[in-house]
Amino acid sequence: MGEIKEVASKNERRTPQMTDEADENEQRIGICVGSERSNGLGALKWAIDTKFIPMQGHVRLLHVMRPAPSLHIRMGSKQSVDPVTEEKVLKFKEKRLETAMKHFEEYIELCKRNKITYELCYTENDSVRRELVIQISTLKITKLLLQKSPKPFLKRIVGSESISSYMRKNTPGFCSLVVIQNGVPMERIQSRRTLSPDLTLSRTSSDRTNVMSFSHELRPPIDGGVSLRRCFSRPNSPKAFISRTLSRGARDDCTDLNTGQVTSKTEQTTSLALSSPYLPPVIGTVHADSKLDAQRSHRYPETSSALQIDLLQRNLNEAELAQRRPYRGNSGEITFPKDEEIVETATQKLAGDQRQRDAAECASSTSFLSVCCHQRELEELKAWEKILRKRLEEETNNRIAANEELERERRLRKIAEETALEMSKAASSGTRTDHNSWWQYSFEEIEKATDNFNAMNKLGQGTYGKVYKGILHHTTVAIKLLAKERNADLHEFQTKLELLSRLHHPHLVMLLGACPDKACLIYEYMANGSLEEQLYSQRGTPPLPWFIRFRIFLEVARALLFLHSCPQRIVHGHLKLRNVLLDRGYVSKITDIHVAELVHISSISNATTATETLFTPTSAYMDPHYLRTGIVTCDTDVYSLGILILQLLTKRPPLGIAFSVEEALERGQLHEMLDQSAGPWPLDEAMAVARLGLKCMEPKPKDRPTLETGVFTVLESIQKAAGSSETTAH
Ligand SMILES: Nc1ncnc2c1ncn2[C@@H]1O[C@H](COP(=O)(O)OP(=O)(O)OP(=O)(O)O)[C@@H](O)[C@H]1O
Repeated sequence: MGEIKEVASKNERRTPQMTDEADENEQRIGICVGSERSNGLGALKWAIDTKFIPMQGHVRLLHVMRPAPSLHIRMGSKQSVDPVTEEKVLKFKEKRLETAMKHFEEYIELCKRNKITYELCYTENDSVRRELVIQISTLKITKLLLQKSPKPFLKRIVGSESISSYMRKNTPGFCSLVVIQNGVPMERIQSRRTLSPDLTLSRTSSDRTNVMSFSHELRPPIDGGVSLRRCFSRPNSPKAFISRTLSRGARDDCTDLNTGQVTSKTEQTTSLALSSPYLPPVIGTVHADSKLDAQRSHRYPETSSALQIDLLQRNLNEAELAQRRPYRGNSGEITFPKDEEIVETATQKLAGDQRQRDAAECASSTSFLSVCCHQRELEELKAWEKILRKRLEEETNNRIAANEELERERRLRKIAEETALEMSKAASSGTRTDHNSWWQYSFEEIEKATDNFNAMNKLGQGTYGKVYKGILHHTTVAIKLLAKERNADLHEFQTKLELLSRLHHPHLVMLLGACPDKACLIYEYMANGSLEEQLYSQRGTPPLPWFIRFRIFLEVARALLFLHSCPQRIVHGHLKLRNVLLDRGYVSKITDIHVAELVHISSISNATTATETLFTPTSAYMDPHYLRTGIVTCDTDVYSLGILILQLLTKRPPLGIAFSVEEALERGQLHEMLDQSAGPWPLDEAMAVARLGLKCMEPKPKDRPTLETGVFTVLESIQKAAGSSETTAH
């Protein structure tokens, strides 16, 4: 330890501060300590062996490490993120120091053995070679020993410049460079010119450097007694940096971390830069005792992209090299750049760098803005996505609803098709006869149509059978089920059906079809029943007005005319109030022609004879001529029409009606006999009709008016007159 103390006593006089005040002629030897332990040890051994370093001499061991990798913020600017505590920073620093110290261990041992004092200079810089040049200037090294190591394979392939060749070119003129290879000096480059060490090469803003200077001590560093000085310099602006480096140099940026004391006389700005590829940079100003620097020392924007920083650094290297190159003046002589020129060039260059940095920051800001824009776009996209999802949902619901509707329609269509098929089957089951005039139905179909002859569907009962309401082919029909005894001769029945089915007239109830086997006749349905029901209000309907009755006179006469005009000269023979039916619009139609059609027209005397078995006239309506002769003629229908007319006028039974009306007319008291429920009759027309009716009822057919000219024409004229009366009445 005594030896150490002795060394220390000498070394105490050789603190870095003291070196500045030392004699300029003093030789200051520096040895480059490479990243490999042995890389530089050979140079130290050679220097000791050859007394290049004199006994009890002093040597500066220079070791440059690359700084910890940093993360460059690629978006946003001037972001302050500080998740790393100071404690972590200190730990990190200690670890790095430990690593650095290990490099020096063998060198220290060697120095100690040979009683050589030493000074450990540990710095960090991305560019080792550049930092070496800076250190030469800073520490005013006059002799630098550099051990040339075999070039790594990759570097040989790539052909990159070695540190030794770089140092050959860039070592300041006041420093002699000794390159040691294989334990012997390969070459020795003498100092070429003298430059102010402060101005040879200065640390620039682009240098990401950490400088730690260890002065040699009495105690070895492993004892923890090393006075550690470290500086992390961050210039605030190019100009500020230049002025600082020019006036004070890097030595001003030192502080004693062991004691926390600032060893610099003037200012100390210590920044720790700890960064990792996965962490944002942490830049914390530890100490600043100068007001000026306190103002200057703000967070240094580390916002440039890595690429831009690299570019800056390369450009700056070139600029700095250019500063130190001699140039040829106008007169042709070679001159070295003056300090002012160098400063000016550096200032300009750094100003340019600042512009580039600003541009980089701007780009970063743009990136930040771009990120903001992207965020906005993202939000908009999310909003759109929300809207689109909602629309999609709505459309899906609509589609589901549409599908359900479609399915419902499909079901309905299927039902309709099935119904249509059934109808078609039903229609095809009713077959037309050879003459294609009427539809023949099975009894099952008739049963089904009438709900098995349900009493609810019964419309009435006549002389020859019951009438039911039924539905065939979706059409309401009236089905007359004849009495069986009347159905003896089927063939004759069918023949007559054929005849009836061909009778089509607006005032004849249409025969639609039949079931001959069961003697069923199918007629069109007459909604308002018979005239008798209407006249006596048997259905609860209001009484028929007089003008409808006038119309019915004409309609019935017209239907009789049609029948009488047929080639077969059909006589109804059974005309009465119950055989005249009214449809929904109170249009009258004659029915029950089956009796009449059974009457064959005699070709001999234009007379109609009735078969007794089939023709059973109602006595009250019966033509006296028929009763007397048994011969049915068209006059028989005229007689019946006469009774029907008088009945509709007076609402009286047929028996004795002719006498009553005749008497009333003679007394001029017809109005007393008229049905008052029919409204205010046009008396003249009513009397004319009454007279016509009486004429139709003449006992002798020859006294009766002809249907066409004597009845129909008169009725027509009366109808017209009554029409005007009807208008007046309403
Ligand atoms: N096509 C039809 N539409 C509506 N109802 C009818 C139809 N045919 C007959 N009817 C009703 O059935 C009843 C009986 O009629 P049907 O023809 O069998 O006997 P009628 O004519 O009244 O008496 P008769 O058989 O003695 O002439 C009628 O009074 C009428 O109310």
